[in-house]
Amino acid sequence: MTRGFYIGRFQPYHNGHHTMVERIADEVDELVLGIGSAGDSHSTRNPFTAGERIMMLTKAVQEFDITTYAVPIEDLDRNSVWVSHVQSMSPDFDVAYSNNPLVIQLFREANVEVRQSPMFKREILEGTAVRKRMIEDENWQSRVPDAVVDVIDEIDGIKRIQMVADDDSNGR
Ligand SMILES: Nc1ncnc2c1ncn2[C@@H]1O[C@H](COP(=O)(O)OP(=O)(O)OP(=O)(O)O)[C@@H](O)[C@H]1O
Ligand SMILES: NC(=O)c1ccc[n+]([C@@H]2O[C@H](COP(=O)(O)O)[C@@H](O)[C@H]2O)c1
Repeated sequence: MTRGFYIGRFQPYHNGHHTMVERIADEVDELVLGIGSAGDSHSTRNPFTAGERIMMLTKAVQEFDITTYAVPIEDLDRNSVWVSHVQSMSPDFDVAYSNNPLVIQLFREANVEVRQSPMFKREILEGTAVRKRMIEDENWQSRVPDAVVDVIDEIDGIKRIQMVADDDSNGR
């Protein structure tokens, strides 16, 4: 039995993440989805709460034949103990998946196996670009799984991101 761990901010969970989970599902029996920066919400860079992101992921990955666990992980001021913090919040895992250089370095220093993947259509499948489209009322729906469109509709997410983007103090 192999269990993987894949962390992201998932603001929102998009088709690049979804393709990555589909590929990971071929390699492991179970997957922990770490919701990074879990305490952040209501800003342009992090508009959605951990709970809202749990809904997006949980509904979207239902189409894959794999057991998943969504685990919120709050940020820490201390990178040196971040891997221990992750491990204290997550079911045990054998391998971490990430394309984020800092995350890769921290896991490797802690002797956790890390696997990287190619970026899928990165020119369109990037959280920042999807959020920009939401703010500017351009088509974003085709860049995320249908289940994510439904969740963003349910939580009135477009109104949220447009309101926080309007206020410069939330512009991080
Ligand atoms: N198109 C993609 N293909 C493969 N992996 C991706 C893709 N987009 C993001 N990832 C990876 O998924 C993980 C989580 O990414 P994250 O939630 O930060 O998304 P992002 O698209 O990079 O968002 P943002 O632009 O908001 O930083 C990271 O390891 C990131 O490199
Ligand atoms: N010190 C820390 O709290 C620390 C260190 C490395 C990564 N992280 C988090 O892990 C997540 C990594 O996800 P991304 O690859 O989407 O950036 C982010 O939420 C990031 O804030 C936190």
